[in-house]
Amino acid sequence: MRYLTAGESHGPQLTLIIDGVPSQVPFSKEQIDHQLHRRQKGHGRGRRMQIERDEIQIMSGVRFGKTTGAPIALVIENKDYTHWQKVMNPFPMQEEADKRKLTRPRPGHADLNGAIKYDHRDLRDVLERSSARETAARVAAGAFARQILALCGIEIAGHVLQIGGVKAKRILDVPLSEFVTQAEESPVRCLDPEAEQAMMKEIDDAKAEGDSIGGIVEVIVEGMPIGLGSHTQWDRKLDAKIAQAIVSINAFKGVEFGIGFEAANLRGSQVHDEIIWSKERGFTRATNRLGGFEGGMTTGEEIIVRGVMKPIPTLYKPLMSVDIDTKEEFAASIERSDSCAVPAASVVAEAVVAWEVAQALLEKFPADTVEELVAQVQRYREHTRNF
Ligand SMILES: Cc1cc2nc3c(=O)[nH]c(=O)nc-3n(C[C@H](O)[C@H](O)[C@H](O)COP(=O)(O)O)c2cc1C
Ligand SMILES: C=C(O[C@@H]1CC(C(=O)O)=C[C@@H](OP(=O)(O)O)[C@H]1O)C(=O)O
Repeated sequence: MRYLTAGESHGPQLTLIIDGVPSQVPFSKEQIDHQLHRRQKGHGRGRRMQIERDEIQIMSGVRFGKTTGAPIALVIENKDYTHWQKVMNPFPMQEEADKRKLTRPRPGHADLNGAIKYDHRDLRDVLERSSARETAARVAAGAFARQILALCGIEIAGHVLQIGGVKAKRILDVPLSEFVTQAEESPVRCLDPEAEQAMMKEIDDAKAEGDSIGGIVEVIVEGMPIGLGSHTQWDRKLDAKIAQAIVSINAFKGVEFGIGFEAANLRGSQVHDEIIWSKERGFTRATNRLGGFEGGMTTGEEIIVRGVMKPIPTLYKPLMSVDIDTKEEFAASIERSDSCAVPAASVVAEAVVAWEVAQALLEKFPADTVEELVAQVQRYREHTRNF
């Protein structure tokens, strides 16, 4: 499977094409819309999220509630487009374009590099596509991947571990399903009620000061078969693909699996996960410090991956920048902006991880129909239990 997205932040719509899907996958618009809705929530989002009501329109590849095997085309409308029609017009409206031209690049956004690279004198030609509005389409792709994964016994959940300096206590003994409900009820998608309050204050304080704030999200995948991904070639390692997927989320700057960077402080005996065997479960691990990967392949333990999001670049009290036309020093442009999007980004992180896992599953078990896929996964799980 592969997907491509198209669409500008203030253009008419986002378009998503998913290719190479098996046929007969039960397709739920409600479940996809539910994931889109989750991405819109979270303390610290700006006014744009009050304008948008993200939902998919299905343009191809689905009939009578099931995939046909043909490419799936989905569209998410940008409701805000009605306010931007003149600015986003594909055909020349020079006067309008000149009136709204942006020439003061924001430090931390794609404005300056994109303008130089693509030779644009209006920074809008860059920011429209570099905007994280595009992550709505990626959440739709991930939501579809989740529907395939669920049929194969694989579930995914994400939550927020840190906002600014406030860290949540890690709660490890909660089953995944409960974990999902708890995170869902939290305005910052955090499982630790004490930290939740402090996180909200951290966001409010940053906002009040015209500033922004980042944090850390965690995604957990349960029900993994052993051996997705491969040690045989660098670009087949599944942990590496997941790392790329996480860093591809706008504003994400780092990734770790399991105990992650803490491994540098510990000895081998404190890091590696001892191997155990039982008749019922076959080979498992006594611990899961490595976050579910060895040799670029899944160990069968939960995948545990974290990503760090830098603070949002657009600041209401902007940093200094240089006008690309006059070369004079100015405060950077102020675009309407979120002050913190870490909770929303945790939903995006779930989606991109879901996509990579579904992709790896279909690489190991190529299938034209979902029945073929599920049967292969079941047979393989039996093989690993009896190995
Ligand atoms: C869900 C989400 C919402 C975001 N909202 C904003 C925003 O309102 N304003 C902003 O300047 N950046 C926002 N960003 C971050 C920028 O899109 C990102 O910093 C920019 O595309 C540059 O890419 P880079 O930070 O990965 O280098 C958001 C990111 C995510 C994931
Ligand atoms: C539109 C979304 O996020 C946007 C991401 C974004 C950016 O620069 O990344 C800037 C803001 O855009 P606007 O100026 O239109 O409010 C966010 O609202 C979304 O997440 O759906």
